[in-house]
Amino acid sequence: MSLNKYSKPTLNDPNLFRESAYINGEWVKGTDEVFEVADPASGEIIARVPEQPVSVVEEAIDVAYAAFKTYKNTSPRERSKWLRNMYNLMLENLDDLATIITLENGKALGEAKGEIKYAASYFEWYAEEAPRLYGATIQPLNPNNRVFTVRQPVGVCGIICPWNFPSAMITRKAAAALAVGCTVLIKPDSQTPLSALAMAYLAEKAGFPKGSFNVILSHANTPKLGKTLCESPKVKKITFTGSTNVGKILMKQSSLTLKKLSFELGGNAPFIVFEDADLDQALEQAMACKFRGLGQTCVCANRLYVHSSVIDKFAKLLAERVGKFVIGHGLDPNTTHGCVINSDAIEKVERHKQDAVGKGAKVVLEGGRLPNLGPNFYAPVILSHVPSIAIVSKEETFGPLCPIFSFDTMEEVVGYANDTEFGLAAYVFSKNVDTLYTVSEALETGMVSCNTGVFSDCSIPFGGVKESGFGREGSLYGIEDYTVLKTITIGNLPNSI
Ligand SMILES: NC(=O)c1ccc[n+]([C@@H]2O[C@H](COP(=O)([O-])OP(=O)(O)OC[C@H]3O[C@@H](n4cnc5c(N)ncnc54)[C@H](O)[C@@H]3O)[C@@H](O)[C@H]2O)c1
Ligand SMILES: O=CCCC(=O)O
Repeated sequence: MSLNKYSKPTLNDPNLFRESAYINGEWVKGTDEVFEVADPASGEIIARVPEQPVSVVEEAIDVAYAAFKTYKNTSPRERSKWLRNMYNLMLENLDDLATIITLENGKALGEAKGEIKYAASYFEWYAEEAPRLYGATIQPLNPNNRVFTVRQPVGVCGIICPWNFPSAMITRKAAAALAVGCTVLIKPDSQTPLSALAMAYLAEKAGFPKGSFNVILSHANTPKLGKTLCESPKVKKITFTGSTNVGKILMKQSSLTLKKLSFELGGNAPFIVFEDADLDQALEQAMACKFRGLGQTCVCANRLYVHSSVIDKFAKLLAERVGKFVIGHGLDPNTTHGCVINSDAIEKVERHKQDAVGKGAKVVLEGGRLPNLGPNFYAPVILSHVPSIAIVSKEETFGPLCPIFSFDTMEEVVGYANDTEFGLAAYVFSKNVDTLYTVSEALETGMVSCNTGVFSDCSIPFGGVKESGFGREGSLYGIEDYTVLKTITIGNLPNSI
């Protein structure tokens, strides 16, 4: 039990605020065991939700497995209609859904509204893709055979998501899975389960059949629950967004049943500014990219590489602009940037900062803790001339630390950028198309963004290479990850006439 005040959020539709799991179209309270959800900005407890034991998760798997038998046979048009309803409902409830995100995650309300629009866009996109799942006809060597392929839903999908985008990380998986005829079991992060539950309420209104959309909850039981999902032969796919370490655990556990997997894992994005870049544009985009979610975004720039001829000017101007951020409670209309998720996030920022400064980095913007606002508030830090041996060149900070490194040549900077086990996103700024093209091709990442720091969009294939994971979400490719390709041969046909 927490001694903190327990205050529920005030919403236009109070039904969106749920403190139960959602299984087979029912709100499930479960046993007396609960865990608390706190507003990271104030520390106030905003919800108490059930800590579900393995037995309940096994029941939920059975439910999703049974539901799959009928859901897979619903028509693509029906599924498209439910997905479209979901898109409309999310936008109709934009303010409430964004308030829930801000309260459980701490991001500013403006950012939270942006996340809801982004999250909803996956339902719209896959409402349009659902009726457009194509196979191929193939001419085999045997002239009396005919061959064609069909894409079929893989089956029950376990969806495990992080706290940094409590809505969008769920929708870009669930929308594609539901579009193709899979049923889903969603396990949100225990710090941010309320957005998932609000979506379950809307999924019911949107018309999704019972058992097709389920949300299960756990905090302390998470490793056991994850193992149950990974090892169950009834779950055919695990789709996970989170840290590389947890991804490796899930992959090992899933090997017992040889599950289909797609993993969106950690990043270490380089943001490269060449000497011929439009500096003003690069500065604006660096701010948007580095400080999205206060640095807690997998595709945030983790390391800025700025050409030695412009690094000092760039660092000074960036510090002036970032110094104008208004940090506060996410629901305060003046706030531009909220708080971080917890004290571990701050400790990592400080560890990376001290390491870099100890190795010779120059402090351009001091930043630091903001105890008057609360223990999870932190003003951004900017460092320049960071040496390549600093930990931050290799490890993802996932917080408001902006380290700027210097470089001289294209070959040198591509070498630095690729010298990491991660490979999610990279950014390149230059006015020269040869530079953009050559560097984009040489970067070992799943996504490269040129002259813009914000590229996420439901229409693009989102995903990484190396230890940032595999599989693609969003776009026309995202749906394939939830299907299996079946080859059908019709043999012994009469000779052609
Ligand atoms: N590539 C992407 O698209 C993307 C997007 C968002 C976040 N991320 C990455 O996620 C990380 C930050 O998120 P995090 O710290 O919450 O990650 P995390 O791996 O700790 O947690 C992610 C999810 O996994 C669950 N989990 C933790 N241990 C588990 C276990 N043993 N079995 C089953 N589930 C388990 C958590 O409860 C949560 O729901 C960063 O590395 C970030 O880059 C990647
Ligand atoms: O944090 C990771 C996902 C962010 C995005 O989709 O742009």
